[in-house]
Amino acid sequence: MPSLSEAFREDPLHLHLNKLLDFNSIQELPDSYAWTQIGEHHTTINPNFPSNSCHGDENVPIINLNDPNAPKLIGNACKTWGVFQLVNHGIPLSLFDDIERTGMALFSLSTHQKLKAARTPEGMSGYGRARISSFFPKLMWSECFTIVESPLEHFIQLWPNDYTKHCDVVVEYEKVMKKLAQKLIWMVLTSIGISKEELKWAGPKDGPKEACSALHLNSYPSCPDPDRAMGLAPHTDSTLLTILYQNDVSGLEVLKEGVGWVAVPPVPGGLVINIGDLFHILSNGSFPSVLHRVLVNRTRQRFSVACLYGPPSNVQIRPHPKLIGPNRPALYRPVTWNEYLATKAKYFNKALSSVQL
Ligand SMILES: O=C(O)CCC(=O)C(=O)O
Ligand SMILES: [Fe+2]
Repeated sequence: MPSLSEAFREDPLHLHLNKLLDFNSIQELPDSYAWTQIGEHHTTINPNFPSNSCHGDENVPIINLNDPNAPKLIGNACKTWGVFQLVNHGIPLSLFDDIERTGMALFSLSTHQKLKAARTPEGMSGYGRARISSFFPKLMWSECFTIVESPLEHFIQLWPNDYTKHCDVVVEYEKVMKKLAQKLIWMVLTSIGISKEELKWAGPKDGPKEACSALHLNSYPSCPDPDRAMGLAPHTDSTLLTILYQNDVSGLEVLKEGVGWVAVPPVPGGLVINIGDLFHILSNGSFPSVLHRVLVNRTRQRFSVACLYGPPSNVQIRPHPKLIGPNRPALYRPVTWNEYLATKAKYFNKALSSVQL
């Protein structure tokens, strides 16, 4: 089976990691990180401008997994928002403390040390900027460490004497998140009448074993000029779904059609669940992948972990036959996760329309 980490082989990306900033030593926003000019005003919803958040009363739904109505509420949230926050999911909070401790330990290493685990241009794993960086003229105020399969090779470089405990945390975190992702996917599919027998690769037998996932550990250092900076530029995830843990610092926003950018404030113990492009394809557009971005602030470092969950990398994802009919033709051609990642690396936010029929 082709491995997920091979998706970028054809499309190497040079992110000039040697120019990575030591964010903590910067007193003034360098021009290469300034997304707007001083005093510039933004009255329209341009996703590339930081300062146009919406402060209306529309909120991303918060859903209690123990609520007997949870499957229905989740189905509705996915249809109307493409995102929701999940509480009472049963995952011990100590696991979030553990992964946050590992992430913070990683990002507080010196730049020199972190670069020992730098992502290669063809690779997916390791330390660097977000891969989407190359599609924007300005740099983002964040650092990202991506883990695909095992973190061992990189963690040995970062912590030669102390890597085991950090590896154990990551392995446990990934295992628990995959299980939750599986459960949520079934809840969403059941809400539109698709049963486990109808989607073999995601079924109880194959799913948990073969499904692929990756982790993004993200750090958004405090920023001397947050109104002109961007933590993470607007994008959709190339996943079935993404489970996001965020520390208690705000910054995440999602774009809601007809409303604008809506903040997703941290909820204690809560997880943010995003619909990704592959679920968008599988649902023939019924569950839209959600555009999201991260803003930064002047005083507090924000930390997040995104678990990017997808199907086995060589399974073709296509609009489900139950969601196709005479009045609703298939909107997308079949793609594997590997293929889609390569497409995204080329076309970025136009990737979904590039696989449209
Ligand atoms: O940090 C966040 O809240 C979002 C991270 C994210 O969108 C990603 O890693 O794809
Ligand atoms: Fe994302």
